[in-house]
Amino acid sequence: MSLLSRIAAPTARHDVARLVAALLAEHPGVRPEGPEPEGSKPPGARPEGPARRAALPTGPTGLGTSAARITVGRKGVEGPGVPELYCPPALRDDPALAEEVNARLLAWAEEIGLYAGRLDRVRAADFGRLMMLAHPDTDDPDRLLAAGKCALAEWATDDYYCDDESMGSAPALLGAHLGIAYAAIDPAHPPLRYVPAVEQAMQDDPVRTALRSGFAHMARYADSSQLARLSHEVAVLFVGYGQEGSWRSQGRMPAVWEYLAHRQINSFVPCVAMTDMVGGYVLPAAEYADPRVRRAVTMASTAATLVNDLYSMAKEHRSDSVEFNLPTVIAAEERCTPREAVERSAAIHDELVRTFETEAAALAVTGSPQLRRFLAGVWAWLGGNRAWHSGSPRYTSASTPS
Ligand SMILES: CC(C)=CCC/C(C)=C(\C)COP(=O)(O)OP(=O)(O)O
Repeated sequence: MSLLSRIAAPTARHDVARLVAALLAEHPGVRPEGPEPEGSKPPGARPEGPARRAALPTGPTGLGTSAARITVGRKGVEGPGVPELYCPPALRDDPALAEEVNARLLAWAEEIGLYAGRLDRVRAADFGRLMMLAHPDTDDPDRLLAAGKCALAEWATDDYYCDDESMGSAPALLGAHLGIAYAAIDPAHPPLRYVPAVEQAMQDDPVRTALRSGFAHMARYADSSQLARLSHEVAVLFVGYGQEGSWRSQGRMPAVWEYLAHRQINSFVPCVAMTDMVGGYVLPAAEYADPRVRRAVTMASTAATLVNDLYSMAKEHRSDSVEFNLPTVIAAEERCTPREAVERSAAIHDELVRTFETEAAALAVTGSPQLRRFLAGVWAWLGGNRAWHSGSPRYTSASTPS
């Protein structure tokens, strides 16, 4: 079944989803607030013509409209081996936009030497398509590119340092690598005589270069509170990478609760956190930090990451190194068959998504317009993420990329 026909598949409506849609439809759109300096769009950036905008949930009338479309959960048809999941459909499919973002992302990776010798696999994985699907509230390829650079840099940190020995990862080096990589996003400020050494270290390693360059690009669209949020989320992600490295070096399988807590931090939170930056508005720091918002956002992000676990099982099975995913951890702890473990993992995913849906609906009632738009964006992110995983050759191809 094609991606488009899956998107168009009959949907299972949900009362809470309709409530959110109705609430959001009553509110006008949020005006862009994020800084966008003059000339920040590269030459050749695609114009935001009416025809392109029409399909997107942006602008004054867009918020209600998009929310009405995205607050529709469903048990969708999945790829081989992945059970039906409760997840919204992707809101749009714009292959031309995806292609443009992917091409620019590849040009950037080539320029900085990221994934040298493996760029065909990166091209095939189609992270440009992920950005197009997951951020339907902009059709600006440069904003999608900024988010794509950050995401690819974070993925590369995982591949180069954590779980791909063919790319040089080694558990003994992980902590040292992550510590230096952090300086790429939150610059080190040593006494003057050490500055050249730090600068050299940033340039010597493609992961560090990618992290620094991705953050610099996003800084064109984000204010300082949003950038601090992003740095924080990536620091937390690095804690998760370290946690996985510890299990790997000990040869230890975590408990299910421990793995789930891990998948909240070794997760797509840093991607989801860019939702307003890409959309062109600012979710106030106090609202992002509200524990109720954090709970909703992290539950959604964990669910999105479990989608990765489910779709990447085959790829991980083919890998030489020890791989961790929820079905494997459940099978070990609960002594069930792999199929049962997959079903139980899907049920956990669904519970997280339904809880997000319910709690986001409540938060939308009392929150700011920016929070409503952000929560709608998170919901859209879930749909785009699932659609991408179900079609990306990173997870479906027989000779799988790293
Ligand atoms: C883009 C981003 C924030 C990635 C960080 C976390 C990450 C690498 C994943 C959620 C993907 O998990 P995994 O390590 O299993 O990756 P692949 O399955 O190899 O794509």
